Amino acid sequence: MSKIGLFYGTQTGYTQTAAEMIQQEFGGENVVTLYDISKTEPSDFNDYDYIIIGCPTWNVGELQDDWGNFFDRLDEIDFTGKKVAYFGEGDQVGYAYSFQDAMGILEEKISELGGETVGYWSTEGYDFTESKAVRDERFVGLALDEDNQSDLTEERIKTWVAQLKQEFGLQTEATV
Ligand SMILES: Cc1cc2nc3c(=O)[nH]c(=O)nc-3n(C[C@H](O)[C@H](O)[C@H](O)COP(=O)(O)O)c2cc1C
Repeated sequence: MSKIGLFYGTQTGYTQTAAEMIQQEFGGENVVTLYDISKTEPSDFNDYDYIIIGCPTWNVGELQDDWGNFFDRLDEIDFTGKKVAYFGEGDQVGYAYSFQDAMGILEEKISELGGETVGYWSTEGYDFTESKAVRDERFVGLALDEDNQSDLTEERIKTWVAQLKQEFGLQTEATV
């Protein structure tokens, strides 16, 4: 059983590609198991104390469809004692007033259900106007933008995963 469960939804594939890169960076499937949220049951979350949530923003400030369908079922999950990190795909130029909103919507909900947020990320290097994913001038998780900054994705993932290894407290384990 891997230590970390990564739950993602995607419409056009970018979030899945990022999920696979994050899995690789952690050391592969022995460390991180990937779950497509369209094929996931709430009970799948019970196996993990370390969780990563991946969701792109769609339709101007909305969750990706499969996350939208799953949203009410989050209430069935007890996130108490779980550390939860978030990443999103978005378009800061085309949707500057709702950049990465989905990440913020999910973080707010899961925090209410007891999850402890880790993996905050600086807004430096982005150019947008409004985002529900910003709290205290930081993103609640890793903001990726394939539409405008795809050249930065690999480096951002490497930096964020190194940060998460520390914040999850897994950096000393041989498997990581
Ligand atoms: C109709 C439409 C609406 C979108 N709305 C937003 C938005 O409100 N905020 C945002 O940051 N990105 C928005 N995006 C950009 C997507 O999030 C981006 O293309 C992302 O890479 C898609 O990820 P996926 O391939 O995993 O589905 C939108 C894209 C489209 C086509």
